[in-house]
Amino acid sequence: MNTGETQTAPPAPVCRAADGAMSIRKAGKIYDPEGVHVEALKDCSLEIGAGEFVAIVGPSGCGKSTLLNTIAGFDGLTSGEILLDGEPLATPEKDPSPGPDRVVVFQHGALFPWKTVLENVTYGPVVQGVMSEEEANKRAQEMLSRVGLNDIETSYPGQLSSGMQRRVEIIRALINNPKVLLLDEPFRAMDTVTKSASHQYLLELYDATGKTIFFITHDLEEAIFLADKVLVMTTRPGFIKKTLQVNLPRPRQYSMLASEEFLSLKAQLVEAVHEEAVKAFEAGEREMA
Ligand SMILES: Nc1ncnc2c1ncn2[C@@H]1O[C@H](COP(=O)(O)OP(=O)(O)OP(=O)(O)O)[C@@H](O)[C@H]1O
Repeated sequence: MNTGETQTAPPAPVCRAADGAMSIRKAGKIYDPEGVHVEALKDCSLEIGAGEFVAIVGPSGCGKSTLLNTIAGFDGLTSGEILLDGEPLATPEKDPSPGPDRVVVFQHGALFPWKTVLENVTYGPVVQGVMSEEEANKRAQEMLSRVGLNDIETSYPGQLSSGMQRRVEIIRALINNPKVLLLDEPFRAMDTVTKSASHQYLLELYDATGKTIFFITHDLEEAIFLADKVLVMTTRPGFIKKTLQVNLPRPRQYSMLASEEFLSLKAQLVEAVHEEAVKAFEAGEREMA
């Protein structure tokens, strides 16, 4: 029956990738450059479901990037293991090896400055022989237009704002169809407006691809707004101290920032991170004394 009222379309279901599940079991990492023993991770365990968006927070120096680097294959573990879809990805016996199934976007841009946006995005799949240049161009154009970047294909990175550059990098990562997207504080240095636009584009891409996302941040509101699960790491040596499940529906809306659920999660997160920050500060004071 047509009541004459405006009907709101139900939110689009979020597809989740069928792969990209990770098990991190008692992961340990000791850096020992020239005999300086730094225990960055100790017995760090967590489970990430296929297609889950996980944010990780914790005091500076607690081991967040170390964990990301071991997942990415940039560095090895000294104990424990990391499995990707049940297959060993990192163990103390295994040489670290990056792969196209895990792609990383950092805070500081890593686009080739001498290549256009289109050339940057298509470089990976073309060089790896995964797509022809024509296929890669078509796919890149579709993906760029999804994040409002359809008219900058021939621009160079230096001509783009930081927000646009980060969007291009995320598209460049996703065109490789990875199992896991690893993001190390990608929006850290951005102003509030650019940051909120970047959240919107990332969420749109997540809702469209359902890729597993591992997202490091210091911004607690950002963590809750984006993720399905927020993990709090202890001060070094880092392990997971607390897991907060975020049950806000998707697609996420900015109005949710004022919801009871959001505010309650934020209060819990602030308390957990504050405790660890105080410990990190005190440990620093002891080291200085
Ligand atoms: N290559 C390295 N050699 C020696 N120590 C290292 C190395 N990389 C990191 N560390 C140390 O390991 C600890 C964890 O560093 P990591 O960068 O993982 O922390 P983080 O939580 O990502 O910090 P931040 O939030 O400040 O980026 C720190 O004490 C750091 O100084």
